[in-house]
Amino acid sequence: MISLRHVSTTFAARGKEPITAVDDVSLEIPAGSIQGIIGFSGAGKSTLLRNINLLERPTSGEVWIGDTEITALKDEALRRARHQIGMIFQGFNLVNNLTVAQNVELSLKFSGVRDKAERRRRAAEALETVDISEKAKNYPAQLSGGQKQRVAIARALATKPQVLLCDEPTSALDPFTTATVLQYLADINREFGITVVIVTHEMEVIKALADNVAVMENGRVVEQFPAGDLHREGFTPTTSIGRYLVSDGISVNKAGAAVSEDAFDVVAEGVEDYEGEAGPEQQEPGAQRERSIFAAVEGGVR
Ligand SMILES: Nc1ncnc2c1ncn2[C@@H]1O[C@H](COP(=O)(O)OP(=O)(O)OP(=O)(O)O)[C@@H](O)[C@H]1O
Repeated sequence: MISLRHVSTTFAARGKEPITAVDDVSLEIPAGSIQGIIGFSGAGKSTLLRNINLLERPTSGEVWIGDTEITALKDEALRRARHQIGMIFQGFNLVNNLTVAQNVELSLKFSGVRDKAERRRRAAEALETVDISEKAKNYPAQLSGGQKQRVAIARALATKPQVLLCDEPTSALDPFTTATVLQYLADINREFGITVVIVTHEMEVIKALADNVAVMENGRVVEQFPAGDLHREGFTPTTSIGRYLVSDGISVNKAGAAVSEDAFDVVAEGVEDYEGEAGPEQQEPGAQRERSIFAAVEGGVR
């Protein structure tokens, strides 16, 4: 069980009001389940996900994994606990000058596996899980996006985590490759009992994979429902954002007649709220990426 208790995360912004990216979120994620987190850009999804492994330490509130309060741990205890949490990203975050096998071995090295032969064996096993062993000696630049994401999954799995955090894992992939990657995530969840938390803006991804859904808006979880409801005829989310996300999504009226008011209002609100705010990439691209790679290979935060 992952338990988020009154988690808030505020970012200081120079010369501007601080941004509350996550606002008093409480969420219970059953062990072994797949939790989807969905919402518009800027809703706070990534920040909430990064709160779970303290890649972004919450300003307040508690994060529990099983019986351990992660937010109360420090130093070595925190590093050990964080090795139980794997993470994959939209941009894969592989280390470009290492081979596929070395990328996976590196995360094992950071997690404390001292014996080189054991690192090799476990890396090979993890690559086998996602059927990418034949690329072990290749470099990331020689792989397709789907293959890179499979390597990233292998890297996350190699340390045998209890939890796998997925930040928009398929947003950079075409629909066919997306289906393949989602199938691997479903298999991993079933075979190893790993709890999967997946952030996305695509309801299709949630529909295909998740057990439960949390909808975020303005840093808050505004509604939750079992993902199975999405397959029920006549199911209607309670919030306008939820309804928009389960609707057919974007509709562009090329004839110039009225666009769906509801959809327009929700989008307009979103634009108004987030316009002008620099996203993390815009603020410190190098540092942000470096921290993500570090989190992926090391499972730790400096
Ligand atoms: N490191 C940071 N410093 C300052 N502000 C940040 C930082 N990270 C996120 N934010 C701000 O917090 C808010 C939530 O961002 P977050 O990335 O969590 O949203 P999101 O729902 O994941 O969006 P997206 O789908 O675009 O990734 C945004 O307003 C964003 O600009």
